[in-house]
Amino acid sequence: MAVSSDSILRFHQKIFANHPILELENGVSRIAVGAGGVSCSTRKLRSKARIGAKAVAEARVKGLESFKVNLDLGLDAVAEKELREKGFLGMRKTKLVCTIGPACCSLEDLERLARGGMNVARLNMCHNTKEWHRDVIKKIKRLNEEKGFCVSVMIDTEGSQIHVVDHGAPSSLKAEEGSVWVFTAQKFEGSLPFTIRANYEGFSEGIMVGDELIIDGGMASFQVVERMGNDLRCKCTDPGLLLPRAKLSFWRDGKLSHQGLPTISEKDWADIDFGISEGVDFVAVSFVNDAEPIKHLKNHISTKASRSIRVLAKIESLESLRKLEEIVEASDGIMVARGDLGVEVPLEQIPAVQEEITRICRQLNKPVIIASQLLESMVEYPTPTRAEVADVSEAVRQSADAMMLSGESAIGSYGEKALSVLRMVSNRMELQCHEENRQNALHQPCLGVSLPDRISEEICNSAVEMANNLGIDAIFVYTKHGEMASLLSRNRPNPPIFAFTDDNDARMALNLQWGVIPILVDLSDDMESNISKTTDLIKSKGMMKDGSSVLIVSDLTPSCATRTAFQSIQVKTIV
Ligand SMILES: Nc1ncnc2c1ncn2[C@@H]1O[C@H](COP(=O)(O)OP(=O)(O)O)[C@@H](O)[C@H]1O
Ligand SMILES: C=C(OP(=O)(O)O)C(=O)O
Ligand SMILES: [K+]
Ligand SMILES: [Mg+2]
Repeated sequence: MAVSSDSILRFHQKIFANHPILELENGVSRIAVGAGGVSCSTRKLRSKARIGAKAVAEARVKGLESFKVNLDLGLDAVAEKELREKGFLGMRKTKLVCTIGPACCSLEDLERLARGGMNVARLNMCHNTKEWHRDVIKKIKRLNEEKGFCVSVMIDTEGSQIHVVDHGAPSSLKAEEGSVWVFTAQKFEGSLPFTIRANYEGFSEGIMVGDELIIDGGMASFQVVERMGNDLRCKCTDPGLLLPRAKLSFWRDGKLSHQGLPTISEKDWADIDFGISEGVDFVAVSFVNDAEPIKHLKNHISTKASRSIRVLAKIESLESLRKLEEIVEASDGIMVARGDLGVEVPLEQIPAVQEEITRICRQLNKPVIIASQLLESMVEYPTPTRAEVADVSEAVRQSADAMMLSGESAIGSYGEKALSVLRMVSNRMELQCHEENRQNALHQPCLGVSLPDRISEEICNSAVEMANNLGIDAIFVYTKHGEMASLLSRNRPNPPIFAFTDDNDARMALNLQWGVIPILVDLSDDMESNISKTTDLIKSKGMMKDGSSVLIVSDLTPSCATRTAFQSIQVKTIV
């Protein structure tokens, strides 16, 4: 559904009067959309219900005009708009990551996603050319500069995965039970019937007759019936679809047979150096099995890059679950990559695994992204399934730092709408958690070892407890590298955390942290002047009402020796 500026939207949805589950907001208007078509479970019936039901809501949709650039404050345009419209306590806490692909790569598309709340744009280096990725990165930086957005850029490595590069058809192919196919790494002209080309020369190394070949984690299965040099002849044992870039995994006696491929391949190193030179903010590493590649990459970045780039580890293998704590400790954040994780871990275990990873990240104070298939049906359809909404709600309830769209934004027709579903479901569940005051129940174990670190941590823990107990409107924190902001975020406070920093890298990294609104400002050693300057600015923009209460945490360290003296908590009522 294309929503143009100032158009009238008509929602053909059956409303179950008092049970709105989604609120789509566009500009000033609010449209409550009910649980339409609950009784229609199949996709066909759902779309029929959509067409047949009566129009129940109309709204005037406001476009970009209401966005003002507010570069002098260093607060991004989306946060500013949200603050004006919803007040401090209505600001969204869960961050949103969108995978950029052909369906959303024009400047206008990217602007719509930024306006819709995209905090981080993800580029999956598996796909497309460097030129294409460079162009997208440039567009995002341009939007940030010219339109006052604050969207960070993440590249995601391909890793040494084996996938189909050519299966002879433009879209999907059906493999019938008993049909025999040849898997090869040889290049060939045109297309050969029942022949599938894999991307990696050594794909069949160590594979034996009798091994099982699983496509895309279970879309279809084959058994290896013959080796012909490096090619494999395989018989389909479980029929299903072969997508154009389907992933291949080989299994023997219930275990993966392919091991020993490097986590960061030659191509990945080249992509990472490309990311460094293009000034990305995050590198997400695929198929991390232990802390070693993360440490290696962080070393590489610190010697090669002139600025700080955060390294995220993707948890998507059985092995990574065994080494989870060391991986979380070594990295700057985690992605629960449920797509590939579901290939190695039985599907029924994925929800518990997700919850456990999220818990450990919270304990160790690292941001965590829940990724893959959150709103998968929206790749094709304009409304999510009820089950998808439940999955998204659960990620928010677990207070994950961020949620990610993959195909929904990269190739789907409803990317912007999928983003609005994430936004609205987040708002709703966050409000519920807030009302139940659930955050208070989650006391976290102590992290710090040195006395100054323990002091910072205790200050942040106490600050959040105070803010919640006093019903404070907003927390302001003055932070150099973002550490204090993240320690506050770890406590999942009710009010939003405005993190003032003069370090742009810290600002872009904080974009991934729950409840933190990073703001770039010039800071001085004089804390009182920082506080009055920033509160005056926010007030003068009309974003803070008289009587608003702000809890202020400061941690600027002009000299290490006197560090603790500069840490403080103050409560201010704005007059
Ligand atoms: N940069 C891109 N160019 C073309 N297609 C892309 C790009 N990024 C993502 N896609 C498409 O979107 C789908 C979902 O993205 P993602 O989940 O990142 O990849 P994958 O399915 O390969 O793990 C991909 O399968 C691919 O078809
Ligand atoms: C996010 C994931 O990784 P990719 O899309 O790169 O396969 C995943 O496997 O869920
Ligand atoms: K990837
Ligand atoms: Mg993956």
